[in-house]
Amino acid sequence: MSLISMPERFTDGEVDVCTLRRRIDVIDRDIIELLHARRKLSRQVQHGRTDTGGPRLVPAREAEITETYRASFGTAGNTLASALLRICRGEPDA
Ligand SMILES: C=C(O[C@@H]1C=C(C(=O)O)C=C[C@H]1O)C(=O)O
Repeated sequence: MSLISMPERFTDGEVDVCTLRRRIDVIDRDIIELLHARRKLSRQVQHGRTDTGGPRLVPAREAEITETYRASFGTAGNTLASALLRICRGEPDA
């Protein structure tokens, strides 16, 4: 069955899809909130370093973080870490 023809009220065991989607939406909002918190902390570290004459970014630390995500999610984890780090670096379109 294609996604387009899938009925909106199908159930997965006892729970209907609307309930599951509400839970997914809550998790997505939590993830976004955590990302804002992460970006704030990351910028504090970056500004602390540049204020004392250091580099804003530390590639070795970013590689560690990327590896953490890769270990959980494979190549999609690399992509996820890359997007996460772009957001936290405060790059123009992030
Ligand atoms: C926050 C830091 O600064 C930068 C941002 C990072 C991050 O968002 O995780 C990681 C490394 C640095 O490029 C840090 O060094 O920990």
